[in-house]
Amino acid sequence: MAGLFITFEGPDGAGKTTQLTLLAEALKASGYDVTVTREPGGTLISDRIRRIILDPDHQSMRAQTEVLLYAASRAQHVLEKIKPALAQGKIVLCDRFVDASIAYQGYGLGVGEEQVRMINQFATQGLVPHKTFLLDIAAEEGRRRLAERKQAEFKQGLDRIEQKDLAYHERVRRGFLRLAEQEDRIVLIDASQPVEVIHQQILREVRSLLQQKA
Ligand SMILES: Nc1ncnc2c1ncn2[C@@H]1O[C@H](COP(=O)(O)OP(=O)(O)O)[C@@H](O)[C@H]1O
Ligand SMILES: Cc1cn([C@H]2C[C@H](O)[C@@H](COP(=O)(O)OP(=O)(O)O)O2)c(=O)[nH]c1=O
Repeated sequence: MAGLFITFEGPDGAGKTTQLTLLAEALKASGYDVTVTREPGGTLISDRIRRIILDPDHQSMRAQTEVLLYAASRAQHVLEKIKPALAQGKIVLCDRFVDASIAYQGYGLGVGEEQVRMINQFATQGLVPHKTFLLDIAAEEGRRRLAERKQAEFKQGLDRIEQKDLAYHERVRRGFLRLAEQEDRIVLIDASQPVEVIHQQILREVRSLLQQKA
């Protein structure tokens, strides 16, 4: 398939949105056609599923339901937005993808990596990112940054996933680190570094990827 599919992963508050935005700006300034999107979300239907997943009133949601809702949101996103953009030769930058389900549901909730992989294989029709930037940060620091951001944006409260305890978020982080050990496409980044240092590291990787493709 033409196009380039790049995803950003990591615990909440690691700096994914910050880095994705900077990369999108840099690529657009160089003349590339860039599509920016995120999960859960990215299409009308996917965003509606997102609201159901993250609603703090839904404390009784079972792990199985959660896995399937993330996958359902993703299936719509892949078919309606990501694959068509890639087919048009665009660079698609996506905030979270299947790795997030493996880390959060597979490891965090304890559903298990294999089950989550299987369900997502169906949902994505086997679509795998060309490159994934894993922004690694201690769960506590991520949470601190998130609280800061929410305060700056005058947003109240944490969503249902953010409300989970620190032990859960540490399991998620360990899940991400295991994935980085297993898969060459994942670039592990120390997200405690300054924003600009991380941006330059990501830009170098993406430029070399674009050169390989050219
Ligand atoms: N490298 C960094 N160092 C310090 N603060 C950062 C860094 N990257 C992002 N932040 C800040 O942390 C908060 C969360 O960043 P954000 O990009 O929204 O994270 P995410 O999308 O991973 O949840 C924001 O207030 C952002 O300005
Ligand atoms: C895509 C995805 C997200 N999540 C979680 C991570 C986040 O806590 C939450 C919503 O993501 P989001 O609000 O986009 O997180 P952030 O503000 O850190 O960018 O959904 C999963 O548990 N599984 C998944 O497959």
